[in-house]
Amino acid sequence: MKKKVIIGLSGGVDSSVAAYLLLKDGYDVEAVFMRNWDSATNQDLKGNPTTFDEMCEQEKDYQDALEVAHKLGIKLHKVDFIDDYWDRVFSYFLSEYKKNRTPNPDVLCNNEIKFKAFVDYAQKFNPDYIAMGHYAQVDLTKDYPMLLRAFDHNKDQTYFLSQLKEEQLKKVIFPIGHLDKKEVRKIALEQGLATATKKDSTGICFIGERHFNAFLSNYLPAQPGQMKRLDGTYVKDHRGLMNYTIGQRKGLGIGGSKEEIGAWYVVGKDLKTNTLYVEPDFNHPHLFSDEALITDVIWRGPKFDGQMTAKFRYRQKDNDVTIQWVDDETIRVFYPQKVRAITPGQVCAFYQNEVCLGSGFIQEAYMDKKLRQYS
Ligand SMILES: Nc1ncnc2c1ncn2[C@@H]1O[C@H](COP(=O)(O)OP(=O)(O)OP(=O)(O)O)[C@@H](O)[C@H]1O
Repeated sequence: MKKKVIIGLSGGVDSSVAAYLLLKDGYDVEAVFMRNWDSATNQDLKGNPTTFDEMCEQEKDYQDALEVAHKLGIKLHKVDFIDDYWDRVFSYFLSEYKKNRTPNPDVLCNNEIKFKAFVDYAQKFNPDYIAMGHYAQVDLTKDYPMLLRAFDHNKDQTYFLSQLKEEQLKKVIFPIGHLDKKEVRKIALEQGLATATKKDSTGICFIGERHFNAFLSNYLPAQPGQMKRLDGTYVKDHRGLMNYTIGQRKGLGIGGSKEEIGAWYVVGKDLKTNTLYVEPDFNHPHLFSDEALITDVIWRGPKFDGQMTAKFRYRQKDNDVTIQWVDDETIRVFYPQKVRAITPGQVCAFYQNEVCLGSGFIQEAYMDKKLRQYS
């Protein structure tokens, strides 16, 4: 009897090729397309329609997914997780922004939607496995499911999957995790899949990158304040602290000449006085820390203190770190070489060589044992 797999088909090239590879490997495959954001009822807090309906291309994606499913001869089911997404991902996203932290909704989307709501829904088809087109690998042959980096390190998505618990990974297949993106596109072209040349999706689905601040202002009222240098010199007004992230250069509207000389960077936020601190120095000492507190840690396999590597944000190179467990869900992480712009609210993912051991959320960063001021 063929093993049954339910795959998340997004209308992108990666999951299209993943579905094809599963069929090639002899699985009985059915696909599910999910809608997480209702662009038709995009509303702000007062119930007024927002102006971002055009940003969500979900309907087009669904048509692409249908075309791929048709070509591969597999069934495609459609399901809405709009309420779950709102309750479990978007409200967290807003509440983090309210606290002036910089959340990562993609991590939560994996935990709460793709590997929870989706998996629960898929149970009605009695699957042996769940598959996704993520760039990651899972080793199910060990005592516990191990999450491994993708073969294509440049596309690796383990950072976003790092909060998955062992039981969430137990029956998961990532069919393209051992391929690089070029090969994936090549297979898609060879198989004549409609998504073969489709652009990769970027940014957060419900926003898109361009109108981020304007999008946010639909949900959270802006609270303008003053932009100052650390010595207290007034620079100009800011649009609201939540629109800025530590280390950010773009969008300040000061300096920022093309040659990078004279560019200004966010070096701190003071919530009490609603002040944004900026300095014209990419490597300003105020941006650096050598220790951080990580909470709500999810860990796979045995817990241990010691050396490993960590990423404090997606696409960052691995940093050498030493960790010390404080309690079952809290870690202190040390990096005497110092790291720039560690941002509260972001995920810190831990690695030992190719294995992603787990991750948690950055609460605070310290320098020389002192809490980083205005972080
Ligand atoms: N709307 C959706 N419906 C079903 N599955 C989805 C959907 N969005 C994402 N997924 C699943 O999650 C995987 C990773 O999603 P991500 O948003 O990172 O897309 P991606 O890497 O651009 O992949 P793709 O090219 O397949 O869109 C997808 O490959 C797919 O398996």
